[in-house]
Amino acid sequence: MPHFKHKYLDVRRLGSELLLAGLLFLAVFLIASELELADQLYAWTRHLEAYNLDEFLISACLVAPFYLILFGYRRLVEIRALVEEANTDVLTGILNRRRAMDVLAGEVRRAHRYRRDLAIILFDIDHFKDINDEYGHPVGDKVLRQFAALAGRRIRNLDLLARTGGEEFMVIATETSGAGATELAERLRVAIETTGFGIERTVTASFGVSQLRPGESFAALMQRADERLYWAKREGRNRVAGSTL
Ligand SMILES: Nc1nc2c(ncn2[C@@H]2O[C@H](COP(=O)(O)OP(=O)(O)OP(=O)(O)O)[C@@H](O)[C@H]2O)c(=O)[nH]1
Repeated sequence: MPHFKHKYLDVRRLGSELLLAGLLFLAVFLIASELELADQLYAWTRHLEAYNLDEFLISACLVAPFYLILFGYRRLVEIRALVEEANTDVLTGILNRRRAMDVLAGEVRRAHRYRRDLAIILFDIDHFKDINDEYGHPVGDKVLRQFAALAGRRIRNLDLLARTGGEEFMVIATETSGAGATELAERLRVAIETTGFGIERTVTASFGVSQLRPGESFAALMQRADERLYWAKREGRNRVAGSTL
């Protein structure tokens, strides 16, 4: 049987839950039949008519399925909120590293399977420690939030932005070549350099870009972008180490 697994709906799991419910129902049904529970219940309730026991039982039977549906729906909403929370970076509201790695692993598989371009950009705010030291942590946090919002506005809808570390971010650029991602990185670099972040100093960032090679693993793709990012840092920061390097 094909195993259809949606983000929130696992069909195999649902099947096993239904099977369990069915078996439980069968067991209770057989016991109830054997003990003639309906007759016994009827005989018992005849003694208690003054207490509206029939109505009580009928109401309970009517309410139970609706309540179960409501209960299930509320759990589903809660689970969705928890999944969302587990995937989101609290400070900036963009995807966190955990989710970004999941998405990237999936995109790498897809790119290999359909022979599509895939590139990533790793970027890191320059001398961020100095910003924290000079203006304090709350201002540093504000810069990080503004930085994430700025980058988010500059990428395509289909690209994905994540915060992968303290002051390190990543763009997963699907259907994009290394040259295209290098151009995007350069545009981001200029946008950051020319944006005021509400502090005296100019905020800049360094970038490392890599394009997926045939048969390459997700880890190798990340490592190449990381090495290029550190090359950009070593060479003086506020620069892009493109994927042709
Ligand atoms: N305000 C704030 N600071 C953070 C957060 N996460 C990490 N940092 C700070 O980011 C700074 C990173 O410093 P470094 O790794 O030395 O890097 P850098 O100063 O940016 O220097 P280069 O990357 O080499 O240009 C540290 O001071 C961390 O405390 C955060 O969520 N909020």
